[in-house]
Amino acid sequence: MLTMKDVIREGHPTLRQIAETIEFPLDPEVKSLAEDMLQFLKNSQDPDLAEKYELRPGVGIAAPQVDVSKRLIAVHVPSADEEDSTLEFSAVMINPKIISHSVQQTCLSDGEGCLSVDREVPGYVPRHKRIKVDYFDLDGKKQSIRLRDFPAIVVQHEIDHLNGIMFYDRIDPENPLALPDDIDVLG
Ligand SMILES: O=C(O)C[C@@H](Cc1ccccc1)[C@H](O)SCc1ccccc1
Ligand code: NI
Repeated sequence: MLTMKDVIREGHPTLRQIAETIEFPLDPEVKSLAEDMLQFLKNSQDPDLAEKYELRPGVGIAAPQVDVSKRLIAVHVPSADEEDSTLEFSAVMINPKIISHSVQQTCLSDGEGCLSVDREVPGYVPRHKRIKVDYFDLDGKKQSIRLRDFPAIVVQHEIDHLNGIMFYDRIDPENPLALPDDIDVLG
Protein backbone atom coordinates (compact mmCIF):
# COMPACT_ATOMS: atom_id res chain seq x y z
CA MET A 1 0.00 0.00 0.00
CA LEU A 2 1.12 3.58 -0.61
CA THR A 3 1.93 5.75 2.41
CA MET A 4 3.38 9.24 2.86
CA LYS A 5 6.92 7.82 2.59
CA ASP A 6 6.17 7.13 -1.08
CA VAL A 7 5.18 10.77 -1.72
CA ILE A 8 8.04 12.92 -3.00
CA ARG A 9 8.26 16.51 -1.73
CA GLU A 10 8.84 19.87 -3.40
CA GLY A 11 12.41 20.24 -4.62
CA HIS A 12 12.38 16.73 -6.10
CA PRO A 13 12.99 17.15 -9.87
CA THR A 14 10.21 14.73 -10.89
CA LEU A 15 7.63 17.28 -9.67
CA ARG A 16 8.87 19.73 -12.31
CA GLN A 17 8.94 17.30 -15.26
CA ILE A 18 6.34 16.88 -18.00
CA ALA A 19 4.98 13.38 -17.39
CA GLU A 20 4.97 10.83 -20.22
CA THR A 21 1.85 9.81 -22.10
CA ILE A 22 0.77 6.27 -21.18
CA GLU A 23 0.56 3.71 -23.97
CA PHE A 24 -2.07 0.97 -24.31
CA PRO A 25 -2.35 -1.95 -23.74
CA LEU A 26 -1.72 -0.89 -20.17
CA ASP A 27 1.41 -2.20 -18.48
CA PRO A 28 0.26 -4.27 -15.46
CA GLU A 29 2.56 -2.18 -13.24
CA VAL A 30 0.74 0.99 -14.28
CA LYS A 31 -2.65 -0.62 -13.60
CA SER A 32 -1.44 -1.72 -10.18
CA LEU A 33 -0.09 1.75 -9.37
CA ALA A 34 -3.39 3.34 -10.42
CA GLU A 35 -5.30 1.04 -8.07
CA ASP A 36 -2.84 1.77 -5.26
CA MET A 37 -3.24 5.53 -5.80
CA LEU A 38 -7.02 5.36 -5.55
CA GLN A 39 -6.77 3.12 -2.47
CA PHE A 40 -4.35 5.63 -0.90
CA LEU A 41 -6.99 8.36 -1.22
CA LYS A 42 -9.71 6.14 0.27
CA ASN A 43 -7.38 5.15 3.15
CA SER A 44 -6.40 8.79 3.73
CA GLN A 45 -10.08 9.71 4.17
CA ASP A 46 -10.67 6.93 6.73
CA PRO A 47 -9.88 8.43 10.18
CA ASP A 48 -8.69 5.11 11.64
CA LEU A 49 -6.48 4.15 8.69
CA ALA A 50 -5.19 7.73 8.31
CA GLU A 51 -4.12 7.71 11.97
CA LYS A 52 -2.71 4.17 11.84
CA TYR A 53 -0.60 4.81 8.74
CA GLU A 54 -0.02 8.56 9.34
CA LEU A 55 -1.66 9.55 6.06
CA ARG A 56 -2.47 13.17 5.16
CA PRO A 57 -6.04 13.38 3.86
CA GLY A 58 -6.12 13.63 0.09
CA VAL A 59 -8.82 13.97 -2.53
CA GLY A 60 -6.42 13.60 -5.44
CA ILE A 61 -2.96 12.30 -6.27
CA ALA A 62 -0.85 12.26 -9.44
CA ALA A 63 1.71 9.58 -10.40
CA PRO A 64 4.61 12.07 -10.41
CA GLN A 65 3.95 12.57 -6.68
CA VAL A 66 5.07 8.97 -6.12
CA ASP A 67 8.03 9.51 -8.45
CA VAL A 68 6.42 7.94 -11.52
CA SER A 69 6.52 10.48 -14.36
CA LYS A 70 3.49 9.17 -16.27
CA ARG A 71 0.16 10.88 -17.13
CA LEU A 72 -1.95 9.14 -14.50
CA ILE A 73 -4.08 10.68 -11.73
CA ALA A 74 -6.56 9.40 -9.16
CA VAL A 75 -9.39 11.50 -7.70
CA HIS A 76 -11.70 10.55 -4.85
CA VAL A 77 -13.97 13.40 -3.82
CA PRO A 78 -16.58 12.59 -1.19
CA SER A 79 -20.04 14.08 -1.40
CA ALA A 80 -20.18 17.65 -0.04
CA ASP A 81 -23.23 16.69 2.01
CA GLU A 82 -22.15 14.80 5.17
CA GLU A 83 -25.57 13.09 5.32
CA ASP A 84 -25.33 11.85 1.77
CA SER A 85 -22.77 9.04 1.61
CA THR A 86 -22.95 8.76 -2.18
CA LEU A 87 -19.66 9.77 -3.65
CA GLU A 88 -19.35 13.03 -5.55
CA PHE A 89 -16.58 11.89 -7.92
CA SER A 90 -14.08 9.02 -7.95
CA ALA A 91 -11.92 7.99 -10.89
CA VAL A 92 -8.56 6.88 -12.17
CA MET A 93 -7.77 9.05 -15.19
CA ILE A 94 -5.14 8.04 -17.77
CA ASN A 95 -3.82 10.72 -20.14
CA PRO A 96 -6.40 13.26 -18.91
CA LYS A 97 -6.86 16.34 -21.11
CA ILE A 98 -8.98 19.42 -20.48
CA ILE A 99 -10.66 19.92 -23.85
CA SER A 100 -12.80 22.93 -22.96
CA HIS A 101 -13.46 25.14 -19.98
CA SER A 102 -15.54 28.07 -18.77
CA VAL A 103 -14.30 31.62 -18.94
CA GLN A 104 -15.51 31.99 -15.38
CA GLN A 105 -12.96 31.09 -12.72
CA THR A 106 -13.28 29.70 -9.21
CA CYS A 107 -11.02 29.19 -6.21
CA LEU A 108 -11.13 27.84 -2.66
CA SER A 109 -11.56 30.49 0.04
CA ASP A 110 -8.84 28.75 2.11
CA GLY A 111 -6.44 28.41 -0.82
CA GLU A 112 -4.88 25.03 -1.64
CA GLY A 113 -2.41 22.56 -0.14
CA CYS A 114 -0.49 19.67 -1.62
CA LEU A 115 0.66 16.28 -0.38
CA SER A 116 4.09 17.15 -1.80
CA VAL A 117 4.31 20.48 0.03
CA ASP A 118 4.99 20.38 3.77
CA ARG A 119 4.21 24.03 4.41
CA GLU A 120 1.32 26.45 4.23
CA VAL A 121 1.34 28.67 1.15
CA PRO A 122 -1.37 31.31 1.56
CA GLY A 123 -3.13 32.76 -1.44
CA TYR A 124 -5.96 32.21 -3.90
CA VAL A 125 -5.41 29.71 -6.73
CA PRO A 126 -7.65 30.79 -9.66
CA ARG A 127 -8.91 27.86 -11.72
CA HIS A 128 -11.57 27.21 -14.40
CA LYS A 129 -15.02 26.88 -12.75
CA ARG A 130 -16.23 24.30 -15.29
CA ILE A 131 -14.16 21.88 -17.37
CA LYS A 132 -14.71 19.13 -19.91
CA VAL A 133 -12.10 16.39 -19.51
CA ASP A 134 -11.27 13.53 -21.87
CA TYR A 135 -9.31 10.60 -20.45
CA PHE A 136 -8.91 6.83 -20.66
CA ASP A 137 -10.07 4.52 -17.88
CA LEU A 138 -8.26 1.39 -16.68
CA ASP A 139 -10.02 -0.65 -19.38
CA GLY A 140 -8.64 1.65 -22.02
CA LYS A 141 -12.10 3.07 -22.73
CA LYS A 142 -12.22 6.75 -23.64
CA GLN A 143 -14.29 8.81 -21.20
CA SER A 144 -15.48 12.39 -21.52
CA ILE A 145 -16.89 14.15 -18.47
CA ARG A 146 -17.90 17.62 -17.38
CA LEU A 147 -16.98 18.81 -13.87
CA ARG A 148 -17.58 22.01 -11.94
CA ASP A 149 -16.54 23.62 -8.63
CA PHE A 150 -14.57 21.46 -6.17
CA PRO A 151 -14.23 18.29 -8.30
CA ALA A 152 -13.08 20.51 -11.17
CA ILE A 153 -10.51 22.20 -8.91
CA VAL A 154 -9.16 18.82 -7.78
CA VAL A 155 -8.77 17.51 -11.34
CA GLN A 156 -7.04 20.73 -12.43
CA HIS A 157 -4.66 20.51 -9.44
CA GLU A 158 -3.79 16.92 -10.42
CA ILE A 159 -3.40 17.60 -14.15
CA ASP A 160 -1.06 20.46 -13.19
CA HIS A 161 1.17 17.85 -11.52
CA LEU A 162 1.44 16.03 -14.88
CA ASN A 163 2.80 19.28 -16.37
CA GLY A 164 5.26 20.09 -13.59
CA ILE A 165 3.05 22.85 -12.15
CA MET A 166 2.63 23.35 -8.40
CA PHE A 167 -0.48 25.09 -7.01
CA TYR A 168 1.55 28.04 -5.71
CA ASP A 169 2.77 28.78 -9.26
CA ARG A 170 -0.77 30.08 -9.83
CA ILE A 171 -0.83 32.44 -6.81
CA ASP A 172 -0.24 36.11 -7.65
CA PRO A 173 3.16 36.79 -6.06
CA GLU A 174 2.48 40.54 -5.92
CA ASN A 175 -0.82 40.12 -4.09
CA PRO A 176 -1.66 36.50 -3.11
CA LEU A 177 -5.12 37.52 -1.90
CA ALA A 178 -6.04 39.45 -5.04
CA LEU A 179 -9.24 38.12 -6.57
CA PRO A 180 -9.66 38.22 -10.36
CA ASP A 181 -12.93 39.82 -11.53
CA ASP A 182 -16.01 37.61 -11.45
CA ILE A 183 -14.24 34.73 -9.69
CA ASP A 184 -16.50 32.42 -7.69
CA VAL A 185 -14.91 31.81 -4.26
CA LEU A 186 -15.88 28.40 -2.85
CA GLY A 187 -16.11 27.33 0.80
O1 LIG B 1 -1.26 17.10 -3.50
C1 LIG B 1 -2.22 16.68 -4.15
O2 LIG B 1 -2.23 16.64 -5.37
C2 LIG B 1 -3.44 16.29 -3.40
C3 LIG B 1 -4.17 17.48 -2.87
C4 LIG B 1 -5.12 17.89 -3.95
C5 LIG B 1 -5.85 19.17 -3.79
C6 LIG B 1 -5.38 20.20 -3.01
C7 LIG B 1 -6.11 21.39 -2.92
C8 LIG B 1 -7.29 21.55 -3.60
C9 LIG B 1 -7.75 20.51 -4.37
C10 LIG B 1 -7.03 19.34 -4.47
C11 LIG B 1 -4.72 17.05 -1.53
O3 LIG B 1 -5.97 16.50 -1.70
S1 LIG B 1 -4.61 18.30 -0.37
C12 LIG B 1 -5.59 17.87 0.88
C13 LIG B 1 -7.02 18.23 0.74
C14 LIG B 1 -7.95 17.42 1.29
C15 LIG B 1 -9.29 17.74 1.19
C16 LIG B 1 -9.69 18.90 0.52
C17 LIG B 1 -8.75 19.73 -0.04
C18 LIG B 1 -7.39 19.39 0.06
NI1 NI C 1 -0.62 18.49 -5.14
